[in-house]
Amino acid sequence: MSAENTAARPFGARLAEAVAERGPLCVGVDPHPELLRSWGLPVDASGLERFALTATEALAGSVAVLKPQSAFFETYGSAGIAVLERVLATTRQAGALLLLDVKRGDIGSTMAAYTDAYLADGAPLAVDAITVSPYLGFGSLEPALAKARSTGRGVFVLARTSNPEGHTVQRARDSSGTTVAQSVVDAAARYNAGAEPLGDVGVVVGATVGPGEVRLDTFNGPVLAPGFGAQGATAEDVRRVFGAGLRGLLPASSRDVLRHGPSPDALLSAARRAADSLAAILPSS
Ligand SMILES: O=c1ccn([C@@H]2O[C@H](COP(=O)(O)O)[C@@H](O)[C@H]2O)c(=O)[nH]1
Repeated sequence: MSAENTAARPFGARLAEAVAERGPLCVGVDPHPELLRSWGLPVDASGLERFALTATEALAGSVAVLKPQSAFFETYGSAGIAVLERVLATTRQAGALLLLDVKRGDIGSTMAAYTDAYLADGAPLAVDAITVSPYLGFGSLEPALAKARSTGRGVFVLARTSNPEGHTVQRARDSSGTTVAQSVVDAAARYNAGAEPLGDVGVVVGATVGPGEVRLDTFNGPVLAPGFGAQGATAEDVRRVFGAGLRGLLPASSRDVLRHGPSPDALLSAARRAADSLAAILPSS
């Protein structure tokens, strides 16, 4: 499952396998300063390292996907990026897939450089998948989509985000009445056409959004659903928004698991409770 050695197997296939083995819960590693303080750690690079490695060591052997939030590592400059590299190495060894939440998006030529940073074999920050923003135009993501496909990696395109500020842009409609969010999902679906069991191009749709806002019934890629836990969405909400049988659904929770640290056992128990609440309500997961 290592992000260093993925060339032969498509991301969608590796993800489907990981979820079948470990369940759909994706846990985020978000070293918020408040969480560092609540764990009794200093808010500096040494505290970041203790926090991030404790969480990773506790969780990466159990969850299908671990999602470090790049922003909280970048805060500490090169020392923070060095910690992120250790998180990536530790996660690979423990067998979870790595989704780096980094929300990149730029003109095509710069997007190609981001692609080399995160989706190229041998790059220091190579991961299994990244989050990307389509708001410079879906076509500007082409370098990332092409590299992901050729190296067995994935991308998750922001479609309908979990935050309330996303409504105005993402629910805007074009002349045919299609929302921006739906047009992102439809563009991603075209890249996944014919892929089995899942394509490599995922979308991000928050677990906090209204049911039916985005049609996913014919979408055959992974769907990252942040907002489960600290942002208020429950397992019941996940079912209400996505239904019980959506293939490739990855409900994601960060703070609601991490607040149980620093005990590794308590972190693992919190992740298991979250996973059990989903399993009770999404029987096919
Ligand atoms: O629509 C989105 C896209 C990404 N996120 C990210 O997910 C986590 C959520 O953390 P919680 O502590 O579970 O609220 C965070 O890294 C966000 O940047 C999102 O929330 N919504």
